[in-house]
Amino acid sequence: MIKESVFKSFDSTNELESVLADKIAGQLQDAVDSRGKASLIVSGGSTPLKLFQLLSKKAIDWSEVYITLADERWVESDEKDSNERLVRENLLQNRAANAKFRGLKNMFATPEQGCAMTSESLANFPRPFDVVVLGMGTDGHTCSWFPCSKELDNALTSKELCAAVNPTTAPHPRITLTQDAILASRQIYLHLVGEAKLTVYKKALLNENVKEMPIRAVLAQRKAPVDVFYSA
Ligand SMILES: O=C1O[C@H](COP(=O)(O)O)[C@@H](O)[C@H](O)[C@H]1O
Repeated sequence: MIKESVFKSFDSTNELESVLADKIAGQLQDAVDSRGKASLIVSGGSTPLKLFQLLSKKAIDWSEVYITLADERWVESDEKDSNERLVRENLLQNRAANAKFRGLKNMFATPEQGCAMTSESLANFPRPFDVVVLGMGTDGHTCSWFPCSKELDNALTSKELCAAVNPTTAPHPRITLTQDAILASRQIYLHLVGEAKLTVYKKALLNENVKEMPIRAVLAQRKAPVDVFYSA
């Protein structure tokens, strides 16, 4: 039986993004106030664009906030498919311009070769992570835990921070934070927009096979609190 996540449904994406941006900003500032620094892990793809823009304007102590990605496509950071590019253009702007950002992509040719260096570059991030914002694909993947990939098992069982993934149903080799890394977090948000995502989310609650629905690795666990923010 899956533990119920907190599920919040909003009438509009605007309302969702506004509430979520406020929550994240509040939790990051609380972390800075109580521990001197904060960590924020964000996802890429199309869903979080507006959320990033709102968040970038929040008046918090961004210079003490460490930001990285839950996953990255192994492409140059100025290419259109780069999650880093999305973060640089939309989140690391305005007041958030002086946050401490580390991307996951490095100069190695493949994520397999680059993984160790990426893990090292995240070594000074405050752990447990303070806030993690995840997305979900319509195949049930979150981070780059793709059900189609032969590396899924490693991403879900490895005790390392990062893992390489080569999806067969999505473009680009990937680097992803592992399940172990993601679940060592004070707060996880799952940001879902659109009825297709709601259908997949409901399917994931019923399908006990995490290999078919990797999002279950986040939903069916008791280590980290998960709040689902949904709008059609
Ligand atoms: O490829 C990815 O997909 C998921 C979902 O993306 P969306 O475009 O449907 O929002 C995303 O969470 C992940 O970070 C990204 O690399």
